[in-house]
Amino acid sequence: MSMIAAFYGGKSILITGATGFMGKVLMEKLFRTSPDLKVIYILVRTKAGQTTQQRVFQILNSKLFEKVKEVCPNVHEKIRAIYADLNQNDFAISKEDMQELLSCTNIIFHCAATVRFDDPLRHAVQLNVTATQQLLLMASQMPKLEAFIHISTAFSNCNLKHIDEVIYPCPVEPKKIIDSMEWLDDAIIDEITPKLIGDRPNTYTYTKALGEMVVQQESGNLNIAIIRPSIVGATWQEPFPGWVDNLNGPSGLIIAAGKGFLRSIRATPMAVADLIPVDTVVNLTLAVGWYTAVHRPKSTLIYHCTSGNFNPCNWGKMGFQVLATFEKVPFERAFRRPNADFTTNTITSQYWNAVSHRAPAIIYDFYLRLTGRKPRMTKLMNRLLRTVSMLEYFVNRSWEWSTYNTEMLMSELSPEDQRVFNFDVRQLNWLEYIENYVLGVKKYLLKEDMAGIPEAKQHLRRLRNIHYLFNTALFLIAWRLLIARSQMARNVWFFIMRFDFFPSGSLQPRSKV
Ligand SMILES: CCCCCCCCCCCCCCCCCCCC(=O)SCCNC(=O)CCNC(=O)[C@H](O)C(C)(C)COP(=O)(O)OP(=O)(O)OC[C@H]1O[C@@H](n2cnc3c(N)ncnc32)[C@H](O)[C@@H]1OP(=O)(O)O
Ligand SMILES: NC(=O)C1=CN([C@@H]2O[C@H](COP(=O)(O)OP(=O)(O)OC[C@H]3O[C@@H](n4cnc5c(N)ncnc54)[C@H](OP(=O)(O)O)[C@@H]3O)[C@@H](O)[C@H]2O)C=CC1
Repeated sequence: MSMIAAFYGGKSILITGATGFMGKVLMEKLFRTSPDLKVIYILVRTKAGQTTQQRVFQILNSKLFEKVKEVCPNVHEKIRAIYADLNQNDFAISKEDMQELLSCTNIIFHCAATVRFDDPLRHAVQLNVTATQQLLLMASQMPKLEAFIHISTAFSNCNLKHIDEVIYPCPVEPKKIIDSMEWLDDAIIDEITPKLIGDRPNTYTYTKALGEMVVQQESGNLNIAIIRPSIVGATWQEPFPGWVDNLNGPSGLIIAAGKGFLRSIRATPMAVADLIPVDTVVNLTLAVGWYTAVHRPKSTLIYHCTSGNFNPCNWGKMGFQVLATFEKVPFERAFRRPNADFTTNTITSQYWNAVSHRAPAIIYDFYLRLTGRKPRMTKLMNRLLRTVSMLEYFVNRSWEWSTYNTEMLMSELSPEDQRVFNFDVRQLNWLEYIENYVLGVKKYLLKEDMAGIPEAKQHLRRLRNIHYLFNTALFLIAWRLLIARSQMARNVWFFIMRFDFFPSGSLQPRSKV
């Protein structure tokens, strides 16, 4: 019997960010391995015209939860969606709901965050710092609370090269930042943002670092642990391989590459691609929840959930395998044939952006205009290249994360728990994982049918022929122009022609074409 699964039996668990990528996988695993848990409270806001109940209904009826329904048929009764907006005071939770949460909660998993790189500082602080502070205040009023697990990111200190499992202070205290957000106007905040974030690349990593400081400062008597995952990717094994439901991290780029929009990127092939499957993160999170509640470590432990030092993969290998998978299972209706050129040179990268990205978009828009349709490719390409430029920071550097606490925890688990809550990425086969990831993107994100593969392959063959035709025509035009202007080119041309088409000595080059 798994000790961790047994631990969650009968417990009331509060999850923030349960509608997000990681939150859904966390809920799924909890219900599947501990179907006798008492209740999972989730803080959910309304979104896109859907009520909280409708959102929960949609999640529970998704493919991700198919196995759960077999082991826990009354899952609908065990999930309690509480309306909450983490941007509001007291999260806009009703008095009755708040009372229930305060008196019943045993474990908190705080996953909610804004993960956008370009969020204005005010918004990122509100969600990643202030909301964490408020949740800790709530937690301090929960008499039955056994553990508070905060999800951060391995990149919260990405300004450092070697990162230990400790909290590094930011120059300006989080409390001062929170206070200043209340009285500074947006224009001033925008102006001081680059100075505040310093050598971090975006407001996301900066506010996640501030969030960790808040956790440390406000921990009081709480049993707290922090998890720092690196780049979270599709599921490795559970509940099935390749599940993914958003564009963050590599997923969006895999689509852009598979559809032939993105064919080259400024990336360092040998840099470590520190990807970590979402089910691995969830397994570690649940193990940490158990360990923190049962063993009550004296200080706040930080766990790095990374792959680089256990089983490194690099971007070059990843790009190669992604491309190889497109050969077997191409995406439908590609704009161009997929390609994955990695260059570390900024000028080369700009050249390819012009030639391989912007020019085809302009030509396609011209074609759309000619055929009476609205041009859209240039706009789409500009957005894509903006996205890529924001991700470039992470694909041109390698980091070293120490993993003492994660390894210590692994050794504390029984063989059964090591199996059920496996977070040992040394067992991960990257080639297989990446192939399943690409397949998952095709099935669960693009919702493409496997039956369409022959047609997709046929489409790629057509694109290849168009590509050859286009290049030949371009070459001939360029050559014709050159011959008209240069005697040397003419001599070379006739020299070749003489060898290729005429018996030796039968034709003399003409002096004019
Ligand atoms: C030659 C290519 C070979 C490719 C094969 C190999 C793959 C290599 C992959 C390399 C990936 C590197 C990833 C590094 C990530 C580091 C993560 C750090 C870890 C964390 O803790 S952060 C959590 C992850 N967070 C993110 O990833 C958020 C990133 N996204 C954003 O911040 C915003 O979406 C962004 C990029 C600022 C864009 O914002 P905006 O322009 O306002 O618009 P939208 O968000 O509405 O999206 C616009 C448009 O772009 C599409 N989109 C969104 N995100 C991505 C993405 N990650 N990749 C590609 N495309 C994306 C979105 O669908 C929209 O498309 P439309 O068609 O609707 O216009
Ligand atoms: N994805 C990754 O690559 C990595 C993620 N992480 C961390 O993991 C955690 C989970 O990330 P992930 O699941 O990928 O992120 P998602 O963006 O998928 O999910 C974010 C969650 O936060 C919720 N949320 C955001 N704003 C509010 C709000 N105002 N009120 C209530 N809920 C809100 C979202 O709700 P809604 O559905 O309503 O928008 C959603 O449930 C985050 O802390 C992130 O920093 C760390 C490393 C890498």
